[in-house]
Amino acid sequence: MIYLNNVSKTYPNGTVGIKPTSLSIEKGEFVFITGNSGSGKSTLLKLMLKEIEPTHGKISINNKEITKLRRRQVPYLRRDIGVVFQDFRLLPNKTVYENVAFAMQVVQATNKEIRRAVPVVLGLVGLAKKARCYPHELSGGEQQRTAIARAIVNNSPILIADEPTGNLDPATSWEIMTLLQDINLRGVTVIVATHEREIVNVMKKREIEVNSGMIVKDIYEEGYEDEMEYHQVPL
Ligand SMILES: Nc1ncnc2c1ncn2[C@@H]1O[C@H](COP(=O)(O)OP(=O)(O)OP(=O)(O)O)[C@@H](O)[C@H]1O
Repeated sequence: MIYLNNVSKTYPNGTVGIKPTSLSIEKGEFVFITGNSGSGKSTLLKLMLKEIEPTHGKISINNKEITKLRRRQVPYLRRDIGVVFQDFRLLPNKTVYENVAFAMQVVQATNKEIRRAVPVVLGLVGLAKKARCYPHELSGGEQQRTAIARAIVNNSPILIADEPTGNLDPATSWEIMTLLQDINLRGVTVIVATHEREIVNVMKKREIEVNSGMIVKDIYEEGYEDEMEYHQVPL
């Protein structure tokens, strides 16, 4: 479902974000991306979202080679991938309902489709009673639930979360991770970049650890450790 083939990224100022890396993530997986600050986690996610272009290599998402997509085709990629950020990024002047509805308006859903889908997804994230609230009237966890609702309302097959619990207390972080796990159980491929070592250890999902722009560890649920040679393509 997500394939990186010998992908590297050097930023214009010469900083190496990712060294040549190959990686595959299959449909329905739940994957943690871990690593120290500056190791390259966000670079990896931004490459998958086509926010930045690789210096070398090919990336395909859902059978489309995104490195070949033109800028004006990027909105189609956005339909395949919902995104959640550490700082929620909700629209402050819109209610919970309107924030989620807006994501559907952007992809030209009809009013009927919006009226049907938004309450369902708000129920799924446990926010049915907060639909009329504005973001400033919500707790951090509720704001992140709203952001997750917005990310999944268009039925994207992939959900990418960059430090989704970075601004939340430990109990709320667990609630959010549990929600992401529920969404994964509904068939969505979920990729989460995180620093939360305890959560990663307890949830026992596939973990891809990045260090200095290289994948240094790739451990699957069953404890199977992939061959490092496969991922570290020599320069
Ligand atoms: N726009 C940019 N221009 C130049 N260098 C960058 C840019 N963005 C990131 N980098 C560098 O690329 C490397 C990887 O950064 P990246 O943001 O991917 O790390 P990270 O693992 O997500 O870190 P954090 O956990 O702190 O968010 C770092 O050395 C960083 O300084």
